[in-house]
Amino acid sequence: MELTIQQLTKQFKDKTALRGVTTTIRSGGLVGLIGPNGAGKSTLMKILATLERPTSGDVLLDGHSILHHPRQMKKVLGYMPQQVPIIPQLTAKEYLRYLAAIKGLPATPAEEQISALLTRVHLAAAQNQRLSGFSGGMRQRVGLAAALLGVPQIIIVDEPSAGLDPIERIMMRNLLSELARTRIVLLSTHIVSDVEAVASRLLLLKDGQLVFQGPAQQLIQAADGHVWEYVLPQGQPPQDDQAVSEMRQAADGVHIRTVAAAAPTDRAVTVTPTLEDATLSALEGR
Ligand SMILES: Nc1ncnc2c1ncn2[C@@H]1O[C@H](COP(=O)(O)OP(=O)(O)OP(=O)(O)O)[C@@H](O)[C@H]1O
Repeated sequence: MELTIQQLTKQFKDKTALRGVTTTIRSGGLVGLIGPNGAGKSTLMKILATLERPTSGDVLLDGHSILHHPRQMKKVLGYMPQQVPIIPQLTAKEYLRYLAAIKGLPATPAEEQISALLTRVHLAAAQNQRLSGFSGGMRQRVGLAAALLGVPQIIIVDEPSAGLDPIERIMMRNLLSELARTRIVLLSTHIVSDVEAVASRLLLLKDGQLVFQGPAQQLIQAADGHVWEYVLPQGQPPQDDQAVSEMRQAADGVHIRTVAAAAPTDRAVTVTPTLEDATLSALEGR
């Protein structure tokens, strides 16, 4: 399966949310959509999920426009929005049954799937509790189970780890990366460590534009030689124009890690970039 995104642009009144986004996403390997708040991640995902129409451009699913044939996309899609819409008076199990019925899944396999999914997202023990009593992280997990109902071939999840504790983050990561072996899985996040270990490819959005697409390693290599560390003596403020990725207080002063094309001071030494440094470097254009 292949999603071809062609020159997508989205204009909201006075705000341009996407500017000529062009890429291809294939099954086999999780794709991480990263970028700061407001970069356009949710807008891109909503267009792919056929919930929003682009101002211009197109998206082809195996060669056919999803703008002209949205039902073809809906048939194979599992989408988890940033705000999971819940029905508070239903239990987790009733909610998934209701969604399975809307999706047109036959009752018997649906029941089996619902049980298996509730177990996978660690909600088996809470399956008969009303959603009104669910915590934020539990709502996220029920939203993830809902997106996976019907074993969709294309899975689009918008910030699925928001509000999840470390154990549940790992569960979510492992589950999606396992599914991505044979499906299209697109996961958005503004926390790069969420996708670092599992994404085979990253798409980096900045102000609606794709500024990088490729494996994390390639982004890291591009930042090589641009990440510096130095110690700022106590009481001395850092320069304003620096892209600081880390500040750590120590006995000898403040340890500053910064992204810059040239040494910010003659005391600075280059260090090996992390994915976070590399993302900052690409976003800051350094
Ligand atoms: N319905 C809308 N009307 C007007 N502006 C919108 C609308 N939806 C999104 N925007 C604007 O488009 C830009 C991109 O928003 P979007 O939600 O796609 O970003 P994002 O990368 O998902 O951000 P976040 O990480 O904060 O969720 C933002 O400036 C946002 O304010």
